[in-house]
Amino acid sequence: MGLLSIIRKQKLKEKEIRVLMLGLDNSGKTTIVKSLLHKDIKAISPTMGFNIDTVNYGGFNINIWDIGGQTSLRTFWYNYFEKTDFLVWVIDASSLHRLSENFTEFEKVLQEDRIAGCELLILINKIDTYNGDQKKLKKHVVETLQLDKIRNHKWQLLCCSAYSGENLQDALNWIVRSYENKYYIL
Ligand SMILES: Nc1nc2c(ncn2[C@@H]2O[C@H](COP(=O)(O)OP(=O)(O)OP(=O)(O)O)[C@@H](O)[C@H]2O)c(=O)[nH]1
Ligand SMILES: [Mg+2]
Repeated sequence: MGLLSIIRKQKLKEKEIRVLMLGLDNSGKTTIVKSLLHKDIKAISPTMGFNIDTVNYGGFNINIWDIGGQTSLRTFWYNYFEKTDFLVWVIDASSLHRLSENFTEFEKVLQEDRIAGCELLILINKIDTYNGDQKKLKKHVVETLQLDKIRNHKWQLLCCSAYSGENLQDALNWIVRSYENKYYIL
């Protein structure tokens, strides 16, 4: 068995997936994680540092690193890239005027060498507040974040709501399926 096959086999055996959750302040990162854990989501304050939570899904421990998104905290994001399997980028569907700010920060993060091997999940959260056409919204996000130009990462874009739980399971499912596909040995 070659070295690559051994690493792949080991990764699947460990059943640990590391997810880094980033995005602008107030986008709903912490609320999404707490909602996945069926915890109280009524009184969540802005994250001043970071939280680590583990969600069990599909036989995997998904370790989610949720980092505060306020402007003054964004330089700290760069301390958390090591060993990341997935980057989840959260956008607020009720603050679409901040999409260009999203692009500026997202583009900077994508330039990081340490996330070279990681896959991207972009979540348009708070979709419960959005009354427009979701297809058009997704197209707008793809264009503004220039997702079609991404060549070196596999990516997925989903609308979700931490409040209603809409698409949160699909997000976990995509993560686990992508992880298995990546490390599956024929
Ligand atoms: N309507 C609606 N509001 C949401 C949803 N998710 C989060 N919120 C609200 O958005 C606000 C910000 O949520 P947080 O989870 O603190 O956001 P965050 O991205 O962790 O913010 P930082 O920690 O500052 O980076 C809170 O008032 C939440 O109740 C959602 O799906 N729908
Ligand atoms: Mg937070």
